[in-house]
Amino acid sequence: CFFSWSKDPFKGVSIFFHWYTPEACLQFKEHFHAQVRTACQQSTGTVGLKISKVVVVGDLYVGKTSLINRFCKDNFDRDYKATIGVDFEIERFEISGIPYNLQIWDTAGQEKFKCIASAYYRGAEVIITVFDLADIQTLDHTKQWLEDALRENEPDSSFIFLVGTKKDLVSDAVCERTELDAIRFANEMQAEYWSVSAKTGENVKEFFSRVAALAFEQSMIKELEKTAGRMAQIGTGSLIKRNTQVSLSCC
Ligand SMILES: Nc1nc2c(ncn2[C@@H]2O[C@H](COP(=O)(O)OP(=O)(O)OP(=O)(O)O)[C@@H](O)[C@H]2O)c(=O)[nH]1
Ligand SMILES: [Mg+2]
Repeated sequence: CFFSWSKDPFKGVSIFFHWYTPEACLQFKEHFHAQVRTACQQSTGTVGLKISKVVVVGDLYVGKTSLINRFCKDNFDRDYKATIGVDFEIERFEISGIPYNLQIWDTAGQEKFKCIASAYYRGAEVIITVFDLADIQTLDHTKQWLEDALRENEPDSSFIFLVGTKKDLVSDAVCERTELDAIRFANEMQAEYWSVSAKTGENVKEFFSRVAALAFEQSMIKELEKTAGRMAQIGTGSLIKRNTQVSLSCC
């Protein structure tokens, strides 16, 4: 296990993973929704496996596969091997005793594979649009990638992230300048923005922890909405215990 969510011993609630920048952030809250925390505590061991689909899109060579490999396998390959069509990885988590998987779909950026890859966009709870911080043209193309992915999904059904990769290749000054443009794009795309490096690993775990937290919470809320009876019971605030940790660990 490589990370866990810390708890606030005074309030007895878990701390939500933080955003990268407040200028392009999907949610500012510090904690899981109270109903989700309570549901986690009550249903430990009784809830089935939850899976969220994550789709990663963007131009060829921007570093989609490298980003996923850094997170899922903790490795980095300097040599470029183009993704053919699609590939996927499953990353397992356990959140307060509830098994939770991210199914991460890595798509090809090459034009000739686009129609194969786009067949896998459907049902994405999370869409990650990737560009290369050292190649500003790739940022211009992110809106088109997002549009293509959204076309295959229900409106407002996916969290959207905009990720600038290869942070190690640019100076801090260039990174800051590019981030200004990227944040503007992110706001227009209703996306949360992150800068990362698959080579050094900078911000990669933090980014995927954030993705997992938001996707897990959304999937729990959807389930709670479906089961109105259970919802009524969960709605009673007295069921929230003090000092109970909601932890996320990756196995
Ligand atoms: N320096 C540096 N190089 C990177 C980083 N991420 C990826 N690369 C390199 O960029 C090249 C392309 O990376 P990939 O991850 O294969 O790119 P991709 O977006 O999956 O490309 P397609 O599969 O063709 O769509 C490879 O040579 C990687 O080693 C990074 O964070 N820093
Ligand atoms: Mg690839």
